[in-house]
Amino acid sequence: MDAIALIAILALSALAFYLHASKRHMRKAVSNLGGPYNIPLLGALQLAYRFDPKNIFQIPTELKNKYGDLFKLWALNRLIVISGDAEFNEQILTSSVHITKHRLYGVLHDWLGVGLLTSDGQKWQSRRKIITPTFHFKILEEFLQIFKQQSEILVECLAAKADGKTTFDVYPFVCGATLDIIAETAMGTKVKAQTGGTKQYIKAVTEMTKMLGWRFLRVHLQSEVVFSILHPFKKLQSMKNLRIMHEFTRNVIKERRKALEVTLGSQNPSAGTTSETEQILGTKKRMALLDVLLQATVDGEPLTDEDIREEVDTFMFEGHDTTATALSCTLHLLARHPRVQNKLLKEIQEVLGDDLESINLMNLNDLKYMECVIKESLRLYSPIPIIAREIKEDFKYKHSTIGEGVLPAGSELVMGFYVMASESKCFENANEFLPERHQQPAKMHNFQFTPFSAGPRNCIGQKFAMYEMKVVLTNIIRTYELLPYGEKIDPLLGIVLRSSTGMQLGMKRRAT
Ligand code: HEM
Repeated sequence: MDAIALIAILALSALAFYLHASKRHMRKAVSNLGGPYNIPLLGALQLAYRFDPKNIFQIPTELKNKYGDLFKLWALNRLIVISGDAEFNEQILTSSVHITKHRLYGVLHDWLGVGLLTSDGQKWQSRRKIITPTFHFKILEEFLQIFKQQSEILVECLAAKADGKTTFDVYPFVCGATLDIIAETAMGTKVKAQTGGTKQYIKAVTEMTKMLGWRFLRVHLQSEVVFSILHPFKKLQSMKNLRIMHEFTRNVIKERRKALEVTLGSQNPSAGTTSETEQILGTKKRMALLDVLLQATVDGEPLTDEDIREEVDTFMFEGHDTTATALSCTLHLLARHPRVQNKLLKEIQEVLGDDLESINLMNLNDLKYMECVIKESLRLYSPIPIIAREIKEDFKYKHSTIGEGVLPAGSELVMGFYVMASESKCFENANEFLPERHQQPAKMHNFQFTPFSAGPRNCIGQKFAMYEMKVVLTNIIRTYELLPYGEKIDPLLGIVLRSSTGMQLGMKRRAT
């Protein structure tokens, strides 16, 4: 027995020594970076396990104050570099080599497959090339009609709460609108999230994003196997939701394929669309993202249904959840800042008058103060608070204070957008909601504030989101006065930013 124990100890020690030694070159490469104390072999595991969805906004700030904008920590034999450094981020984000998403994004694979958000290499490049034209400004112009119609429905839905007394969470209302918008614009399909249709799908999406947000920061639950063993009930629930969501998206694709075949098969497509088909297509001539995917080829081969399904799921998720959070936070902040709200209303009246029909891309571009309001809301409540990459090849950087350095292949990089956007050295009174700060030419590094990320893997839907938010805000602000009711936002990290208190406010119809 003693001999077996001794052999086991020796074997474990040898393994530990091997693992430690195998990372020697990495330790040497990042010796120029500070960071918390790493217990031999364990690293700063105690810290990794302190992170939870709530304190994810405080701990990185504490660490940054202690160790600087760029620091390292080890979790077992994993090297994690955390960056809140604009100069460093610029070099990594603009690189076309270091674009591999971190394994954290793996929790999304069962749902989104390996689509634009999660893929890398050749696959990502060819998908990005196919999809980019579907966000061209000419197409966005056509989407304006849908932004208007859906925001009018949202305004009607909010009427029940707008009695000047009720405190409510605006997020579920806005979320219904953004889901309707992405489904109708990008997929050419009406899901009627705001008016009670497709309830099952919406419930499944809501439960799924909540559950994935919970798993995201629990390192051990990122493995499907461990998650299934430790939380079998949640795994079953998640499988049920996946079935509902995938069935829904497969049906969307099937219907759209059918409709497209009819359109393409008819002699005069613009005149020959049947009213049923037209209903599914949304309008006759719009080339929705889904149409493009259905007709795309890679190396002469059409995309498979599964290829298309992963993009449809990616856009249905990424295209509604982020914007819903951004819009709800903006409304919540406006409710608490009547001065800003009044100034915004004045701008809307001056630029657009009373007629919603007059909205076009040009006059939306003229809503300059609104743009500052949205930016300031994104700064305080960044919908995507962190992003992360895996470093596959040595990454050499030059830094004005740190000097030259290397992030060795095999290391992991986390970029904290949330922490950077609240940096008091760059933003005076950083905790205050001051849209005017975005009117001055920025006195800071361009990469200090990147809510949509930047470089080749930036947000493909950035312009879409800005126009969508402008139309929805215009419609709400000119109909309702927002009132400072309820609790303040208490940020939590889902995959997208959430609040434990919801996004509360009150509303009162404006006198006409
Ligand atoms: C306020 C709203 C939005 C914010 C703040 C936002 C933010 C971001 C950020 C930070 C990324 C980079 C993620 C990473 O590197 O891991 C990203 C990527 C992405 N976003 Fe957005 N997003 C918004 C709206 C949208 C919309 C409306 C769509 C679709 C219509 C969209 C589609 C995507 C996609 C597909 C990617 C992956 C792009 C790629 O890797 O090539 N986003 N977004």
